[in-house]
Amino acid sequence: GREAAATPGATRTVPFHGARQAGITTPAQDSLVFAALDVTTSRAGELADVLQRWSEAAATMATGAPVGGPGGLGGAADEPPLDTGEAHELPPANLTVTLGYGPSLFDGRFGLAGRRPAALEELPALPGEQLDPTRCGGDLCLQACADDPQVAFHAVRNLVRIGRGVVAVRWVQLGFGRTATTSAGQPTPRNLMGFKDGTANLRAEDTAGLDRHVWVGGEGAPAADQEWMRGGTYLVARRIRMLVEAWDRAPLGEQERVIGRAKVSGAPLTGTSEFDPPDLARTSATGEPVIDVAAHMRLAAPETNGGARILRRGYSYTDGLDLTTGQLDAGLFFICFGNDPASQFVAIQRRLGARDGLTEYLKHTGSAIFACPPGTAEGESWGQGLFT
Ligand SMILES: C=CC1=C(C)c2cc3[nH]c(cc4nc(cc5[nH]c(cc1n2)c(C)c5CCC(=O)O)C(CCC(=O)O)=C4C)c(C)c3C=C
Ligand SMILES: [Fe+2]
Repeated sequence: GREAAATPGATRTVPFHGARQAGITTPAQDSLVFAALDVTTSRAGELADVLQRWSEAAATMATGAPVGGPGGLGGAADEPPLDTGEAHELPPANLTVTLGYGPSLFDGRFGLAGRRPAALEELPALPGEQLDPTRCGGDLCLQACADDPQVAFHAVRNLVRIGRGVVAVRWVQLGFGRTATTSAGQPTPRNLMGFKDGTANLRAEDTAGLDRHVWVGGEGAPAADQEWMRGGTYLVARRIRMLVEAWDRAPLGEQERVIGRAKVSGAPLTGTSEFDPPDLARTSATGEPVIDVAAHMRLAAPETNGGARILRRGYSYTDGLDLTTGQLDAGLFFICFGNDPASQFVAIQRRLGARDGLTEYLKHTGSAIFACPPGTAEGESWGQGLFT
């Protein structure tokens, strides 16, 4: 929440410029507006130009200033103002905007076919998914996070406006409430199943772990096959609906067995407090594993996945009522970052989809993958590496 040590007040700012893009290892904020976009022009130069203008606008908005600077709110009476205005007098709220490129951007329309990193492939079909094509894919993504939902919305709205005629929104997902912790100072939030989420996540302070598992070309990671992606990472997004009515009828013991942790404390079932290391090998007096063979945390753990780890940075969502069933459409908009999606997200999700006890309470309804380039220096464009 807002009282988190790493984000003590909504007046805080997160620098836009730097070696890494903000919004990945920077402390997870409270609200998300995630937009997937398609490029509607066939001219690469127009796209590069939008990326330049987006970079300037995102850097400006991250300081809490309106698009176009202080004058952006007003101007000539016969012209629309440069900034749409709804974030005026709101604090910057730790706004971050993170850009990603989808695999379809490299299909040849913009002369980029030779620049696609091998890891940026459409995700394969996975168990437990019932994907809605209107919530999948995209040539580009903009992930806006802030501690005020109006600040996050304002950022996406203004960037979409700048891109008019060159890009068009394909789908949007709003998220309320972070479901991950990305730095040591942050308290662990709860997801809509009522469990602490993010306990065993990678954290900003674990720079060796991030190099190995998150940053492309990091120390201990596979080498970058495309120079422009060095220092970047891959984002996988999954809209995961929770069948909350079924979950809410499951007894507490069943819920804890399915996750592998205690609901109130977040402790592993082999421990007593949240950060106790789980003992996956421990058996009870009757010889049964204490952490169930189908427990989510066992099947997602690095020990079960050849050491694979991911940085989770998802949000709870609700899109109101599903009119076809009369049930709540709510769940987790899962976002994770990693430098090798095939051996990380895809491998873990294959295992989860096939055996995880949580799967019967979930339905994956949206999916996308994006390559997030490294950060930009002052005066540089997001598109600098890819387009030059
Ligand atoms: C493919 C990756 C994962 C998906 C999809 C996923 C969905 C999902 N997870 C929860 C709730 C929890 N997950 C927890 C831990 C956890 N989950 C993943 C991966 C995916 N989860 C990993 C890698 C881990 C860490 C495993 C470990 O190293 O121990 C937990 C436990 C607390 C924690 O460590 O965060 C919860 C709770 C839901 C509800 C969900 C889909 C809606
Ligand atoms: Fe999980």
